[in-house]
Amino acid sequence: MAELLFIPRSVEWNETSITILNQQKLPFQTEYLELKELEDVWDAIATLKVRGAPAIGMTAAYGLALAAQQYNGSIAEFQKQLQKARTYLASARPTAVNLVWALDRLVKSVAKATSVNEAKTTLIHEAIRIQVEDEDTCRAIGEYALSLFQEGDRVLTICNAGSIATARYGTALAPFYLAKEKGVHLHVYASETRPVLQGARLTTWELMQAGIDVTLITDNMAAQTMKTKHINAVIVGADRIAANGDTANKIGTFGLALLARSFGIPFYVAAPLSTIDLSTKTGDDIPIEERNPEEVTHLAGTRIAPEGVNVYNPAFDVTPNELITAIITEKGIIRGNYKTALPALFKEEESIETT
Ligand SMILES: CSC[C@H]1O[C@H](OP(=O)(O)O)[C@H](O)[C@@H]1O
Repeated sequence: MAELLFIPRSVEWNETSITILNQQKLPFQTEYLELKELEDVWDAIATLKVRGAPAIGMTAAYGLALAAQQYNGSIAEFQKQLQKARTYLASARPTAVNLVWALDRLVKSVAKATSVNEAKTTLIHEAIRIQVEDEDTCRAIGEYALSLFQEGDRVLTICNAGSIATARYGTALAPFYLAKEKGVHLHVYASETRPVLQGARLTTWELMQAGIDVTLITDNMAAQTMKTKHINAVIVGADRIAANGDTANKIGTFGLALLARSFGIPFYVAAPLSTIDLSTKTGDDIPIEERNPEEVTHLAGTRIAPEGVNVYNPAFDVTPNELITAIITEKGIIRGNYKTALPALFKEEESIETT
């Protein structure tokens, strides 16, 4: 049995507050924040103190459940206050569908509640279920993803789709944790991921803590790395997968998919069903968050560009489905034909073919 791995968690429910690992302080400070108010939860999500599609969903769910403990009056008035809080939290970030998925799952869980006390308890239980399910989901994604790799493979990734972006294990990083558990040696190349540096700050930190081989590169080194380091595959996370398989993920992902295609390298998306949004028909319909220009004009608080320069700062881009070799979910590996295969995942059938 391999030694116990350090696999960090990002969110914890404490009955009267939520504890999050402040991802803006990593890797040099491990700071935990206690969130008690709805506004604190909104701010934590909007300012990426907690980030990563599943982690955002879990935190928002706990935030809604926590706020609802204060709501009183009739069940009708309770539902009205709940909807208002749901809409407020959903406004924190637009792209990761897990945010609204988790909030709507909680609202639906109490749609038929007959008493306020019953509703308050149900919301807490549903939020906990989301976190518990996500850990199992991520491990399953890791098992399927690991089946695509072999001893000695070199795999490139971008951003942080790791344990701290989910309940545990991560999505794109999950196979690396499982490989370590099973004694399989894989080497990860982590792209730094300007401007917020999730790769340089978070992915390297996570993997080094677990004793997993990782090499940091800057985003503009990806082509040279694929060419000279014999990269065997690219694996990335997702923030929203449209019904046709077009996938929104961290800015820079689309470029990696184009490079992978030109180098003949498989390009994998690892994501839970909660990131697949069948109501979004294609990637053109995915809202792309544009963030504060200072993320680009400043580095670690120091200005690196002239005052007043124009800035374009999309936090995500969309990889067209035809560039995606396979989408790895907790129900199995899907290779193409996404428009048909993705809806089939939501039927109560057995896991799909994984070869
Ligand atoms: C499993 S995390 C998915 C996704 O979320 C990250 O975005 P952000 O850091 O802005 O929250 C990144 O796109 C990850 O791939």
